[in-house]
Amino acid sequence: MPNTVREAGGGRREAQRPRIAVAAGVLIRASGEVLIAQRPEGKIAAGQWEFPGGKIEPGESARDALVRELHEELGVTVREARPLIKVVHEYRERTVELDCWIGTAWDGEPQGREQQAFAWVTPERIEDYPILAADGPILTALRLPSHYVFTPPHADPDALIARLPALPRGALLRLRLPALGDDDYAACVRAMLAPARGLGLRVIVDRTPQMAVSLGADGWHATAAQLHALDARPALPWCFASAHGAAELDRARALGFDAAVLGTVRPSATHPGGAALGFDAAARLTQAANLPVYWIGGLQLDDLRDVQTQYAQGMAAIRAYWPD
Ligand SMILES: Nc1nc2c([nH]c(=O)n2[C@@H]2O[C@H](COP(=O)(O)OP(=O)(O)OP(=O)(O)O)[C@@H](O)[C@H]2O)c(=O)[nH]1
Ligand SMILES: [Mg+2]
Repeated sequence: MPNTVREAGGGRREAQRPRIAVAAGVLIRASGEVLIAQRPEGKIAAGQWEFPGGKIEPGESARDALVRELHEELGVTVREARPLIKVVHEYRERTVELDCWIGTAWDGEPQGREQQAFAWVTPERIEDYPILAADGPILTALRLPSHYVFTPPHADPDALIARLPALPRGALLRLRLPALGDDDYAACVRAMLAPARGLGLRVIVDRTPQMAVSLGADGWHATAAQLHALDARPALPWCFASAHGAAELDRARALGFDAAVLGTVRPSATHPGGAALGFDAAARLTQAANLPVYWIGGLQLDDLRDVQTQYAQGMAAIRAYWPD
């Protein structure tokens, strides 16, 4: 069915746009390449690239729609999949709600059953293909790891360097170290960059974006207060922000931050007895955020699977990554 609406007087009110619920699947190979497909002639946005999938039928779950669509479009049967991210995007003619999953195991070799072209590409190279405008947060999610490691507040920098090999490969590493003066903090960042990068870790700096830029860090982490005070996203490869609720998640997205860290999900040793969001509220906020969201607060490594089932990007923590 064509997704067009009749328009009165040139403007298109949001209420007039049809909302389309879509399940999209990112099949990922062990090598890290993902499958993208070109939309065939005759469909809306023909010629553009996308993750295979299609409209969720009334009464159908997103996962069932995903399995059905990938079978119809590619001839594969998805066996293992987990939620990745939900994205709402307003095109001129329609509002699309993408329920995006990542598929890690499937039966059959993908074939273009609708005569569509497809390609296996690394997430870093997807922009070589004109991909649908709604998919930006999906690409960010695919380029980010599941683990965001925060340093303990009073850690000794040399001791931290010695323990880097025990961290999950590819993790983000936020250097907090609030007890250090700026010069000592900068020295610690400089000492950390090469060993961390050698292990595939990305070094994320606190304090100011200027400091992160001048130290050549991989990114900057904003506190919620800094987030409110900013008027533009700093020019760094990665920008993250702490968020406690919907207003801060909205702000992070509006500024073009890559991801937010939402908490406190459970009471933790850092915030004992503090008001915790709980999993249900954290899940609601995450699924409406339109950007990748890490959860923080009282989480252990074996919570990761449950956290990701709620569409979180992954977890952030101190103690879970630096056991005594
Ligand atoms: N599958 C898929 N759809 C996407 C992505 N991003 C995005 O904006 N969309 C939009 O979501 C909608 C998906 O609808 P579709 O045309 O694929 O639906 P379908 O497979 O059921 O097709 P049909 O209704 O022609 O049989 C389109 O409006 C498309 O532009 C994406 O990455 N994958
Ligand atoms: Mg489709």
